[in-house]
Amino acid sequence: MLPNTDFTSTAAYKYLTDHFIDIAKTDLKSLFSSDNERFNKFSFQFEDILVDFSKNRITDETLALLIQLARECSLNSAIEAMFNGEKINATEGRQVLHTALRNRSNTPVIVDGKDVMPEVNAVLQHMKEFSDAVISGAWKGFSGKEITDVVNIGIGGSDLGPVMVTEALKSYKTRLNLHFVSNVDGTHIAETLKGLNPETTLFLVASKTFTTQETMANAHSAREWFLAGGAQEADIAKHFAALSTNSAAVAKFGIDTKNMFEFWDWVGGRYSLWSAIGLSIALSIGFDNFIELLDGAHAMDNHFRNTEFEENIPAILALIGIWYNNFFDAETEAILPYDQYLHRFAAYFQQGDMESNGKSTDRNGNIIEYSTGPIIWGEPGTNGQHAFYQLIHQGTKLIPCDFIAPAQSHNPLGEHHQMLLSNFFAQTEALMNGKNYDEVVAELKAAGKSEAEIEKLAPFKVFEGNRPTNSILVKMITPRSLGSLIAMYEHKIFVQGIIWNIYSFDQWGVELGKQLAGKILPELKGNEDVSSHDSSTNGLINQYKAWR
Ligand SMILES: O=P(O)(O)OC[C@H]1O[C@H](O)[C@H](O)[C@@H](O)[C@@H]1O
Repeated sequence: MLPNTDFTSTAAYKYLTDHFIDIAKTDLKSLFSSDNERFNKFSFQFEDILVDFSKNRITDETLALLIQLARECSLNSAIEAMFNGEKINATEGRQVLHTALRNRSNTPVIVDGKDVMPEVNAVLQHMKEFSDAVISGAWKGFSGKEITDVVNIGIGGSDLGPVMVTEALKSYKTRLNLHFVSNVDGTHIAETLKGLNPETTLFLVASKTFTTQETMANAHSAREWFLAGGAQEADIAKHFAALSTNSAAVAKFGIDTKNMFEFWDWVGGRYSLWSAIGLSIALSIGFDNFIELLDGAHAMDNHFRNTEFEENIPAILALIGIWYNNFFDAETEAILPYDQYLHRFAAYFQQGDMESNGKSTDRNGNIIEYSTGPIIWGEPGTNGQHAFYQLIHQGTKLIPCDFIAPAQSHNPLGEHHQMLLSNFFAQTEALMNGKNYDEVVAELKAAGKSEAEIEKLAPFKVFEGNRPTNSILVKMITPRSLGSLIAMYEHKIFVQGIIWNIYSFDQWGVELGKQLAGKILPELKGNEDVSSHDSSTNGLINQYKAWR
């Protein structure tokens, strides 16, 4: 059972409310000038990852109170409940055990009285054999040719993780070309298939439920394309594999169950890249590298489970997030990777975080009166700098940002990496220090501006500063460090869900739209006007019918 505490009624929350009044008046610059040890105190190194959270609007006291908050909310017992396979996804009656998928120490993980590790290892073995055979070319298509292209068909958690990881680890690429089709918009699959040859293409139909409309529609279209390209029904076995928990639906679709890679309902969709859903990753970077990814996540799992909160990286990041979300009323968080390979990292955690903690009902079924999950967004630096950083620097909203960068580039091209990193370092410094009026005036004077010009221009050039950031410097983005990084964010999300007293592992909020789309689809078939909806929806549907 998960603890069940209203965090706003804890003693720590009360202290934090008072403490906030002081901190709101304090600026980061002075926190640094009054404490030479601040960086050493407020940064941790985990393997090849340095997490610097010193540029946050916190003091020793803030951290101590936040940790007290975590203790009052029984975070410890919640962590154990997850790792031990209790049914903490209560609204779906399921365990939450993505950690078992990467439990490289192989200690038993008991689900309903049975150790799941033998099954987990068996699927990994199956993934190894399959990916080795496809990569080596031993696996042949129906005309005897090697596979050259792999198309993963899936959406949400069955797409975003594999896309993000295969992009992030592109420099580890095998000879296979990976493609991802998610959108039900026919354009996605049509454009993807344009350059492909059915003889050398392998499809992975990735769906936990194997009922998702988008994925099934794309899988059927892929099958039609394949059969239209000269293949026979019997050839499907060589070109289609399924990654799913639903073996009955896989068999019904016509995929050979030998080509089915199983996972289980205790794996949440947005936490499934570690499971059979990761087959596209194994094909893309090789099975050994996939295991490295799991190893990295497992190392972070151990850190999270066994480290006191004072030094527990995911817990501290989560608590700082709560500090901004619930005391500063920050509504969003930006994830800003200074690494082109991580260009889908923010998109991945949009699902990870927003689908997990975008909830307004607490674990007692009551409507919540405090703020829960933040809006997650972001783009790679330096592109973001030339687009939306204006608002982060000078807008009216407080946007805590995570800056992520590798110290070593996989593509050390001239001075590119130093230029990139100079921006990474400069931005957090600029956000913290800002530029005050006097500094602006001095600068304008030095540039030869007249008094009148200075007076006119100066207010617009002031940067308030005091804008908080985390800096995550990774020695190099490798399968292992990436695994740790992803697990770090996963656990951050978990901690926040515990403190907000919500269920982080269901996603009922995506159902209503699906239901309504299911009702509307048949209404789109005929030519007659519809009148069963509100006037706006009727009007839109009828105009669509007139125009199509
Ligand atoms: O893997 P599937 O069963 O096809 O589900 C794909 C996705 O669709 C659902 O609507 C959920 O919102 C996601 O959590 C899930 O990852």
